[in-house]
Amino acid sequence: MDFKSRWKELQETKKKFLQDNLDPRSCFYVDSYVAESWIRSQAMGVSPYANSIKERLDAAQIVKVLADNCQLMDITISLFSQIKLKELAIASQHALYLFDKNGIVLIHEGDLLAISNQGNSLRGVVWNEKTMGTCAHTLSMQLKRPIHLLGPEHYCVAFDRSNTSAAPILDEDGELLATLVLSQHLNDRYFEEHFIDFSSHALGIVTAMAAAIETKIRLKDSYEKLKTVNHHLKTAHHMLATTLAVIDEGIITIDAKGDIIHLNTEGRRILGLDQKQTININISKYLSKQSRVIDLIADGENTDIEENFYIDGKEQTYLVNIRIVYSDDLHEVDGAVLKLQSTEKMNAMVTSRSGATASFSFASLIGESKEFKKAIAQAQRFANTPENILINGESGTGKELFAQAIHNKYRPEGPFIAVNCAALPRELIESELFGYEGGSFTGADRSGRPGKIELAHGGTLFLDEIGDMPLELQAVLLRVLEDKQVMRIGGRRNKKVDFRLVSATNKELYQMVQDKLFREDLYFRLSVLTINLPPLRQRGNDVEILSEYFIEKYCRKVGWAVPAISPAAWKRMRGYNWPGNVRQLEHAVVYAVNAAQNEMIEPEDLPAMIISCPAKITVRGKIEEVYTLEVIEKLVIVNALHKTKSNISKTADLLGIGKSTLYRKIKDYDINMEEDF
Ligand SMILES: Nc1ncnc2c1ncn2[C@@H]1O[C@H](COP(=O)(O)OP(=O)(O)OP(=O)(O)O)[C@@H](O)[C@H]1O
Repeated sequence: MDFKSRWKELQETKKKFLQDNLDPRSCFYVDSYVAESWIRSQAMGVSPYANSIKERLDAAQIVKVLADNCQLMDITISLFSQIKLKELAIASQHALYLFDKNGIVLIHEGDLLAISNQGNSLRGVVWNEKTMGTCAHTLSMQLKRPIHLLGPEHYCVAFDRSNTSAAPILDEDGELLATLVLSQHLNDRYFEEHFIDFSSHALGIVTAMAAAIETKIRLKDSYEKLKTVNHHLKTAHHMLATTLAVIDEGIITIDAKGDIIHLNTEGRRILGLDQKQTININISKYLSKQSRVIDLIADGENTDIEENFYIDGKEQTYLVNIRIVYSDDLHEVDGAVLKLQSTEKMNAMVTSRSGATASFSFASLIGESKEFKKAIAQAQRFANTPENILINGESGTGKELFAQAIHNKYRPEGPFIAVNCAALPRELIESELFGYEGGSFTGADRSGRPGKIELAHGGTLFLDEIGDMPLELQAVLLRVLEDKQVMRIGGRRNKKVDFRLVSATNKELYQMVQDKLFREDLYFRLSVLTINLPPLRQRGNDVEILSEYFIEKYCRKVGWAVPAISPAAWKRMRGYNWPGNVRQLEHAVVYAVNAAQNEMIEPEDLPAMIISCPAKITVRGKIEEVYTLEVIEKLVIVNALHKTKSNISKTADLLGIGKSTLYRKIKDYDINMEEDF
């Protein structure tokens, strides 16, 4: 059947459908999807004789729809202009439409004479099956495929002389975005004289255009996604670089051969590279020939080791955390990330965290007596030199305080490391002082441990009760002092150390030398500068000055009013010989403040030891007949031990001496705990 005959058949059928209720589905010429759309249009009450569309979005809705579809419209317009489609369409009496997914007119070029909108632009008009019945684009929207409608196939008779081709524009997931329409309205002259079927061309053009628009939208979407990914990547990279820059540990990334790939700011500083210098260096340049770093990386195991780095001729030790980077299939080592932490910095941090800091300065040492002032002046002079200092003095005279004051005058920035040689069992002094290498003895940390000598690097090492250092260790200490190097137990490498040694003793060290209990060479090394701290009983009025100072300090701490000391109590205190010196005095006044509980400290508020000395001492242990000072001291200790049922802490508190001093005295006086009590 020719084109014109088909047109006539269709027109006839639609007339019968509209006027005689003929079921169009039974008609051979009408496609079923067109017939069903006619029936729907009729059921929705669409007038088949309408020639304008009343439904239109308001201004705000139009703005929104245009904004939602701006990318689609931009692409469509630019494609139209590229192939001059607009001009072609108008020249061949076609109109071009772009509808959004709901049938809202977004773009129209050329007039479709069949309908008017009272001279207004059609943009924003709602043109769907509900408003205008069956149209090519309404079917194309429903079926998501290109559709061509020949004149009478449109529901409204106004389109009976229109040929319309529509193609959907779908997104990646096949969802409808828009419909593109090319429509030709044939006027009478054309219709009668030049009735040619352009439909297949128009449908081809509109389908190709829709496909081109789809491709462009997808490309643009992919580009936007790529841009976002790129932006995220850039942001992540920037954030990572900033994070690495603020880390105050060196982070160095190397490949499997050891070539440096990346360094953070601290890493550059450690290796002496300026911030802009390009890195084309192998890490081995900074390591010794014996270094195990590259081998360990090749082994592919994460490890932590201590390693010496040689930078500009200087040796620096770092704790290196090696973290292996594997290839994607995990079969090969691609490289490693090294984290470098300065051992000096770590040691300083550990000591400051462990509370081993020197808080006393010369200004905070209390005392006005001539003897005490002489000791202070001497210590201040000595402090200014790097020489070893030996402090002699009875227990509790302030030897450690002097050591702290010396440290704070000479090397306040460095660590202050104190070791009490009497408080540690013999076997432990060695590892405590010299440290040990990983795995050097059972129970040792895997990564080893620095000794107190190493930790004192850059500061002061205070060896209290040096007289109690075992002879064999005295030899090792002497070597460290001579060579200024230390080797850990089980280690193979010497480490340079620079510290000032302050040692202290309450023993007659020189006598010990003569008794072959202390090495003479070490003694001479330690005692280049010796300070003798006077015992409290030789410090005259300092008993009063210190008492007032300690009472005030204690009352301030607990928030009590400061009590006075009665003349009778003063008399007792001055008469007492203070074997535990300043420490004992401090404990005694704290006891008295608590016992007095009012404004005046009376003799009975003082610890029994002070008021009953020496006449009231109860003798319980084995004692000699002659009352020498030592005997009295032994008596006091035995008595106190008895009182506390041999509780060492309580006894030490009661006597106002340190636990280590108490142990020493028990040993010195040969007090047999089991026999005596
Ligand atoms: N001149 C002083 N000024 C202020 N307080 C002091 C003074 N001398 C000693 N003390 C106090 O006495 C206590 C003991 O001092 P320190 O530990 O320095 O004595 P020591 O001689 O090292 O004792 P030991 O030999 O028993 O270790 C300190 O805690 C401090 O409170």
